[in-house]
Amino acid sequence: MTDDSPLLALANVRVMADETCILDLPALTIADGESTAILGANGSGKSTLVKLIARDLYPAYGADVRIFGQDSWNVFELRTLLGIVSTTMQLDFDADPPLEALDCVVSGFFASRGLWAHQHYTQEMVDVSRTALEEVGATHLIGRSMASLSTGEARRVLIARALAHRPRALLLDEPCAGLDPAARHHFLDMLRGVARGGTTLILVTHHIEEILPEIGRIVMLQDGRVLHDGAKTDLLASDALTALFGLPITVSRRGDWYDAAIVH
Ligand SMILES: Nc1ncnc2c1ncn2[C@@H]1O[C@H](COP(=O)(O)OP(=O)(O)OP(=O)(O)O)[C@@H](O)[C@H]1O
Repeated sequence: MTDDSPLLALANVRVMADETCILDLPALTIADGESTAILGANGSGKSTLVKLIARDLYPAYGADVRIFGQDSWNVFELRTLLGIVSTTMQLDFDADPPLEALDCVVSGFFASRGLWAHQHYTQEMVDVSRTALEEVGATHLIGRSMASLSTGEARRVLIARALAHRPRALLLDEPCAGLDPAARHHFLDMLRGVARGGTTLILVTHHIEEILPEIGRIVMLQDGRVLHDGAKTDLLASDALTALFGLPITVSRRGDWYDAAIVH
């Protein structure tokens, strides 16, 4: 691995499901430090891309998938390079047996869902986990079970779990799903702090208004393919969004934030 390796480099990626190609990416590269939003309608292939990167599914033969220059890594190596947080993952932490919030973060050091008798955690792991919870404004949740937390609170804990390993980048799949407007506002503010702290963000979403000012690049997915890839200032515009979502969309800008509305 060299320091100038891209965060993500995909080549000849094809993901098949029931003999249909659901993701077809001949080439996609995201540089280190290049915070990017992956934007697409329902069914465009966003979650498939996240699963591919998380190694929850594999591409057809001949593909090359590299994270910071490495094409083969295990979960322990991966989490120091790229922290991944998705809604599907959050559901695992709500399930039985109950899991306390700080234990949830510490258990990330073992890549397990909770702490077990054979896992010997250190005071340093606990301290690092507390610091990560502090960074996302979630120390007050220590002592609570994950299942008792609201969607936004649980998501903060999972981001702390990913950040505890000081990953160079975070991949967030629909991080604001299920959050009310105030929770979303606070959550996006927290993410801005993470980005400003030097962590590159890859934000997977279908909401234009969640695209943080720190994100400069947009990759638009449609039917499993890249429709457009370019600068935010060029692509968060009526033409590109109308083509992406298949109905007339107008875009307005408030400072460094964007909003989209359907033209009735
Ligand atoms: N195991 C599977 N078998 C058949 N089709 C699948 C399978 N997994 C995904 N697909 C299809 O692949 C396409 C892309 O799905 P994906 O979940 O990646 O979309 P998405 O962009 O994340 O959508 P959403 O915004 O609704 O979460 C969809 O048409 C979906 O039905």
